[in-house]
Amino acid sequence: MRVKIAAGNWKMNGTASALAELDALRDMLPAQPPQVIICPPAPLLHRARELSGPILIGAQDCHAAPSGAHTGDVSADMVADSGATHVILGHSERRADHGETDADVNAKVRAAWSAGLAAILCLGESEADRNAGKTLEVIGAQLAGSLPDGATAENTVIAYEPIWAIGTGNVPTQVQIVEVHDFLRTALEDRFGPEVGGGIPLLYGGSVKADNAAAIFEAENVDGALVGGASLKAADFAPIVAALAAS
Ligand SMILES: O=C[C@H](O)COP(=O)(O)O
Repeated sequence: MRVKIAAGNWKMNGTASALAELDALRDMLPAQPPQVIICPPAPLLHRARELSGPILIGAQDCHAAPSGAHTGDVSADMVADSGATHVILGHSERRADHGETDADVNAKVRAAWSAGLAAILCLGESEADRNAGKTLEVIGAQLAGSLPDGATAENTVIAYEPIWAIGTGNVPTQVQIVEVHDFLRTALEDRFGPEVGGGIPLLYGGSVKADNAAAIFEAENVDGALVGGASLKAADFAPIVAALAAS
């Protein structure tokens, strides 16, 4: 049985005072919680880990190199040293803001694995891709290019995040979510074999809220969610965690 994961991506939001939300979330977890991962901005990683208890901590990016002259960047070893266990890689906002290619993301995933981190690898089509009927082609190419050989259920989580659904309130239909997640499952099984490919968790991301989470979690190949805006407040995120626990 695959692990269920509720991951929160705080993006570039929150200073130290925001950690009160992490504290509050810990007290709001259901009795049998899924795996919960909060990914705060890098300066908060250490302090987040100190008070997160059973909640795992993830970073939002890492550099592909282990160290060196890369002003402003953070290595995978530094992320692991903070106590984090996961790192989001290939998010569409980084692909857009920083020009990250599939090859760049692939190198970052390998760096994350070398540091003992699990990668939360993000894939997603633009609205233009979808309107042109290219969704599966784009997702397939991103998966092939961004995910190195050596993926396992322990070191990799895949998050499908259609760019047009992020922060917009425009959630895909259940049919659209199922189509992409089933496609990803088949691609993973074809490449890594049924055991490994069948065990890698697949998350949906894009405007997940308390009122739509339960329906999204009904899909067989949706193993959880990567949540942006609704992860910032414990009162908004806790019902999503509860819906996943009940799914
Ligand atoms: O990483 C999270 C996603 O970009 C989703 O963000 P959102 O829940 O604010 O739409």
